Amino acid sequence: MSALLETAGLTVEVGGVRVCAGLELAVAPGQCWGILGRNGTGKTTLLHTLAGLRPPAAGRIRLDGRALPGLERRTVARRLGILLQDYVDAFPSTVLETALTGRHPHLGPWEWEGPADLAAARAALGRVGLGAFESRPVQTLSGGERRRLAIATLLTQDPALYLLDEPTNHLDLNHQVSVLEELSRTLRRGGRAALMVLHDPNLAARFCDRLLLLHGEGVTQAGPATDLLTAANLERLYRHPMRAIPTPSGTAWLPG
Ligand SMILES: Nc1ncnc2c1ncn2[C@@H]1O[C@H](COP(=O)(O)OP(=O)(O)OP(=O)(O)O)[C@@H](O)[C@H]1O
Repeated sequence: MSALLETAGLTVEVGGVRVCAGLELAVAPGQCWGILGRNGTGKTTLLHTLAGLRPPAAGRIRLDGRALPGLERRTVARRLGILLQDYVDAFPSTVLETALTGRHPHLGPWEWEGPADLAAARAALGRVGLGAFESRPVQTLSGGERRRLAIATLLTQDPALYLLDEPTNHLDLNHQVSVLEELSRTLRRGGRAALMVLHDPNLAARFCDRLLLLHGEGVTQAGPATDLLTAANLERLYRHPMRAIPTPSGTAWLPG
């Protein structure tokens, strides 16, 4: 199956930090990629580059086989959605109005949201446990509720490619798992893929079938999660000893 997103010879740099060098990545429908690395190795910068929000230092990015820089942003937004690390709400709006903004790439220039858009937004809010919150002003939400609203907005957008910057930020354990399960269910509906920045190798082991490890200074490893999730790789990645604990559902990783 052809890739949704491909990079060829991709080099990304920011403020003197080399994030990756000559990266060759092919993200196929159905795949869930985890991006792991220490603070400051450039995970957010890489995600923004893959979304076309900043230019790479070198190399090419193709979305649906077409060069990303040449595509109209509306076309990109119909196929690619990004969950940013943090949100600042400049204008007062309700939870439902915020979720509905996910439909904007799918509407014509003078078109208003219709019943199908409303239904999509309400369904997405229900999927993240915010079904009863639709009239609430966003400014009154807790950090975890705001995070789930951002994820509901992305589910409402319903892109083919999900770029997720620390989707579990602000979420309690229950919601970390339930939100990642919702995203996995979405990927299983077909034609969709995700790349998500995570700080927990256990969540990566549970939800990602592919990993991209950013070791710093442009050094990366990419491949099947089962191959890359080893104590040696994680210790190199985090510069910290790791303990592998066998459990009935697989290996659990603890800092040593
Ligand atoms: N505009 C900028 N100017 C200079 N340096 C920058 C700029 N933006 C980011 N950086 C630096 O580039 C590096 C990569 O930043 P980035 O936010 O991509 O890292 P990250 O891996 O996502 O980090 P974290 O895990 O802490 O979220 C950091 O050292 C950061 O301080």
